[in-house]
Amino acid sequence: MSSQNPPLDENSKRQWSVEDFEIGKPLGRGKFGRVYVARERHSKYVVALKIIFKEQIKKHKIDHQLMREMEIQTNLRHPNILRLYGWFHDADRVFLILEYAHNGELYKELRKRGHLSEKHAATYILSLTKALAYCHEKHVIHRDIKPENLLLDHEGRLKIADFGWSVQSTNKRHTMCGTLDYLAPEMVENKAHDYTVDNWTLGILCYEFLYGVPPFEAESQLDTFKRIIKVDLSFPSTPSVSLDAKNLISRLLVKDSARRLSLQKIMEHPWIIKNANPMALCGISRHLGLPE
Ligand SMILES: CCc1cccc(CC)c1NC(=O)n1cc2c(c1)/C(=N\C(=O)c1ccc(N3CCN(C)CC3)cc1)N=N2
Repeated sequence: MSSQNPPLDENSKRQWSVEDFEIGKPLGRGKFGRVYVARERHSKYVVALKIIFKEQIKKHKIDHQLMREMEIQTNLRHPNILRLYGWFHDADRVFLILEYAHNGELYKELRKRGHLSEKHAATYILSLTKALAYCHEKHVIHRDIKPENLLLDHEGRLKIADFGWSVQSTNKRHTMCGTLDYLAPEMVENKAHDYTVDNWTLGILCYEFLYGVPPFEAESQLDTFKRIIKVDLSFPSTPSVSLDAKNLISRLLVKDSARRLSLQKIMEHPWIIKNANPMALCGISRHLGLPE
């Protein structure tokens, strides 16, 4: 698969159609449509084809939201953000040509392993932090980051895959539709929020990577809501987690959004410096024989 300048690059400005692709197995399905592995016939380039039914778009009135998200996604270019190469439509469907992440969903790896090592967790948090810093530079916030929206490419590199609109595939955790676990206090209290909500979410994800569950998980949404606004944070004694990791989490899960650690400070935090694999960003870790 030629990686340099993929033929799908929109510079070719060509009009794609479904005949250009051999469609393979479904990767997941949701309310609005499905995602399939697909291969562009001429270049043999493997992609993920997200197919959304127009009548579903009309029914759920998501056309503006979908267009805005596609506009954003097309212009984001970062090693840790899943590419949207282009899109096309036919009489009754809209097709999104997405980068294919060969190793699937990060949350399945998290469920399988129970929790991640500090090196894996720190590497993913660093990748997410750099992707978010890039998004904030482009004035894109609140990427609705949760494990269900994170994918892994063939080199185990993290890719943020969400469009901010939900194709809630049924094989995801049912608590996902509407879960509060990842939302900052100002979000759940419906107050004005700014890009520091993403800093809060990084704290949630860091905790979940290391302990296997989000910090404010509770039986009911109401209990989760109460724990979030109280910042009712506690660290279980097992698995054993370093003080540095707990320090970073405690400096992100702060109610006053102005006091949360900045993205730049996260990148310079001792736990990140000590544990993150810096090569994971450009995905040459495997070739250099660095620990995965
Ligand atoms: C499923 C549709 C959906 C609904 C809601 C949100 C999202 C974004 C994550 C998505 N996915 C989406 O847009 N996706 C865009 C994508 C995409 C999903 C994807 N890959 C996979 O889904 C995938 C899953 C399992 C996989 N395995 C290979 C190794 N095996 C051992 C295990 C399985 C390999 C690839 N690549 N681009």
